[in-house]
Amino acid sequence: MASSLAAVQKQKNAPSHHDDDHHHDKVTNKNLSSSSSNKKKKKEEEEEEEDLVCDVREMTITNDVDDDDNNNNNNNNNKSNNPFDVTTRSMGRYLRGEMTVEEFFLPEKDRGLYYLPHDQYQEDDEMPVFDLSGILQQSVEQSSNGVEVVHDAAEAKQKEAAEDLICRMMGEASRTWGFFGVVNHGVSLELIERMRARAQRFFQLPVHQKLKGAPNERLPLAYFPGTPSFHYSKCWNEALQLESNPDKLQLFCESVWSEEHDRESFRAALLECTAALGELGGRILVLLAKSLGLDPNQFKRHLRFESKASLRMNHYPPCPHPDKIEGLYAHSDASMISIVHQGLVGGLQILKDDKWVGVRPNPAALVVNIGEAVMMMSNERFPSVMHRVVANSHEPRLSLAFFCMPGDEDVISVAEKLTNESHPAKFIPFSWKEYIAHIWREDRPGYYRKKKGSSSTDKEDDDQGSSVNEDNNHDRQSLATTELHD
Ligand SMILES: O=C(O)CCC(=O)C(=O)O
Ligand SMILES: [Fe+2]
Repeated sequence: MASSLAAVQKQKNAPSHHDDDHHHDKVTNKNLSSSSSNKKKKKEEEEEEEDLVCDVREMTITNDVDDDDNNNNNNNNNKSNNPFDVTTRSMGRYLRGEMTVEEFFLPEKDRGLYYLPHDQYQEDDEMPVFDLSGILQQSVEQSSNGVEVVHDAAEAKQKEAAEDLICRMMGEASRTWGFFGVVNHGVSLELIERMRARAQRFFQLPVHQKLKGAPNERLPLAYFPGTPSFHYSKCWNEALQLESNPDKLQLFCESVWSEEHDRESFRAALLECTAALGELGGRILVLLAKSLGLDPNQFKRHLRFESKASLRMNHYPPCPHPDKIEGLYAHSDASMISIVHQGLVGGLQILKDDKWVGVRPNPAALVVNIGEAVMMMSNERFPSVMHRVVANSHEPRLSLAFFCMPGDEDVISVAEKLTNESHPAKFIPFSWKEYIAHIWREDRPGYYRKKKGSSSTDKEDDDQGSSVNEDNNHDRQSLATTELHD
């Protein structure tokens, strides 16, 4: 157990892979300005190389993969600090024959109990799943000013009672699990399937074509041929993460597909899907705020789903050694909440009471988890819980993860109502832009945490000139541990 937990502790301080994409954005602005013509030439050469890679790959693992790991300490083949230089990513290097499967292996000390097969569940301790049909009744309409109209008093009462119950249960699940499932959630299953089919079609493209949709300055979230940089993790994953911003989406589609038909079908599915998930996200944020006795809009008012929210499509090809290679490393999400569709293939696991618990796949369900922003706004009543994905050796896995994000300019602060003299605010207010800009900082939430018995934070100490040194990092590591196990 000790060694398995050591691995978990270590990974708690990792940036969320999702945020790391923002990290790419930041660093690239510095790095991209130079040598663009050399790069173009290099890129053309690499494209030819990628074509070759594709053939080799098809003989070995049936689907197109690439991965990243540009901070990789263990593999010194890394040549670039440019996070948009996707050629340094581990899966890509593997496909080019520059890296062996064995080099993806987790160190022996981090295995053992740490590994739980993707299809094992704990019957006596499963994540709670709620049926939302009672609160999304057909007879509830939107009036012209957007206010819900319920037809008769009895129905209204029934709906209110259903909502109260769901609200309490969601609050309880968020406190104890940081996760819950929802069914009859109002997001069309046909739409989810259509989105999955479009994503699958993208992942089946040849490597060089997918790379046309790699991130750049104008499109910081795009195709990541592997997981984000993370020096000790080489995950068996590639991902396409896109913001629900129509202009950026257009740019992505134009880069990848030449046919208008292909662009349009992908674009339409993504916009419809993010709108539907954004709407559901808003409803859930209202329920979560109510469950804490807060103004129903306390969390939802930060939701910018029409511009900032993003959908991450994760692809995990069959993995030859799922016990030795991570599908997706343990992380927490830098979102308000995340909404995940894992499809038919299991693999999502939640850290609960120091144990990994598998989430049973249910294609009709969506999995919701508390992100770091709500964790902090709730003064940690709701934890943002570590989770990971375990790949498997026989079938590919595709998941959709929708991140409900605050706006860049939004100030995130602990809800005042949740504080008093004996329960002071645990975090200082900060802007989301700042949070994302420092996304690589170890233990993000801990950085804004007030120190025990003092009104200052690591951040405030920093601002007064004491740099974030090794010792401070240790402080934050232990705080992170308390965060999750209190
Ligand atoms: O693949 C999954 O089921 C979960 C992915 C995830 O946790 C994420 O993208 O943040
Ligand atoms: Fe996640």
